[in-house]
Amino acid sequence: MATSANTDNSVPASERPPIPASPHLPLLLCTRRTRLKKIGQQVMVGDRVVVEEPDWAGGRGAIAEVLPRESELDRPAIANVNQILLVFAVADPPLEPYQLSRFLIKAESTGLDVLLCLNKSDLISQEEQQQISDRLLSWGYQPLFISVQNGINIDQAASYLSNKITVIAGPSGVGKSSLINWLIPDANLRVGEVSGKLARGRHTTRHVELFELPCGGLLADTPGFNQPDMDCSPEELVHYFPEARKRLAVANCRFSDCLHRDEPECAVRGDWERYEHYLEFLDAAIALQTQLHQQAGPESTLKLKTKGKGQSQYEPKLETKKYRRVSRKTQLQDLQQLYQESEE
Ligand SMILES: Nc1nc2c(ncn2[C@@H]2O[C@H](COP(=O)(O)OP(=O)(O)OP(=O)(O)O)[C@@H](O)[C@H]2O)c(=O)[nH]1
Ligand SMILES: [Zn+2]
Repeated sequence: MATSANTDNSVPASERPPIPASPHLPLLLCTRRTRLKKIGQQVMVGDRVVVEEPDWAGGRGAIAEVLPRESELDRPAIANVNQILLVFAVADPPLEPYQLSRFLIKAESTGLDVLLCLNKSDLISQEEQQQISDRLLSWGYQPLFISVQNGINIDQAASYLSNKITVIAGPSGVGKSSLINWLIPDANLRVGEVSGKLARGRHTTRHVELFELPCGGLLADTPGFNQPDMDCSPEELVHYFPEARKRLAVANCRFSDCLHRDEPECAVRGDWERYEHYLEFLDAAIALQTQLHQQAGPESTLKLKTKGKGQSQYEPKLETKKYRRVSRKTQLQDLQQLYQESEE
């Protein structure tokens, strides 16, 4: 995690331990200054923070300030992410268009840049790659064909990630772990980890982990992202399809609240491959909305949360009991556990 450290001027320069050369600063186990707690300032994985009086030798520090976030992902809870890297395989497991579409829409709904790597390209011919490429171009994506096993285009994939914070996602078995191991041969370069216990809070994300890339940048492996659910509102869905965005950039629907199904003079409806996917996801989004309206009231377990860029998303309401402020004793136990883990 990027950490900026203030120099402790109360100690003479000669007695201060040297600040290790960047980028591989050692980990510091940090507490949050009381002032931050009072104003309810949370610290997320990926946050850039000011650490006061770092004790490099003892590996301790206190976070005095959280710098403004460029972005904030909910699931996984990571700040300052720049992009989502979707990894799929062209074969074994086979590339399922509907599943890919689902992941793409979930990724688009974050408002971040979306990269698409298609792994196991060693298993199909150049002609087959071209067919897939043409098809995905019509969806608005330019995939990078890679083979972790044969080292094809991995350097190019790595170059996309340098000096950025990237979240990697994709279905099981496509080669995400293989890719991460290739990109980060030294597993000790792991830079940020939050255990399940400490990561409790607003969501069910069990584990958030940031790896430091040798080329600069951080990579988050995110089991939490790997079963995307359609939790956007019906009105927003269309904006997560590049093909539809393209159409809406040059024409308007007759009705401003058009859901692009059977309304007259709709600019979106038409002969594009994923329009069928759009209709299916729209049904799911409408069903969810209806369910929420029926449950509306104090018993509802979901609420619509507005995020940046005019987007919104359903999320579980905080269960007051479960998420009640933890006691000092529990906090101390959690800290001790984190400390043990960071030493392991
Ligand atoms: N043919 C081929 N096989 C690959 C390639 N990359 C990975 N594999 C194989 O694909 C299988 C799954 O790879 P993993 O890296 O475990 O996939 P994953 O996406 O991390 O899977 P989960 O941990 O289930 O999410 C392994 O048997 C790898 O050896 C590749 O480029 N070509
Ligand atoms: Zn329309």
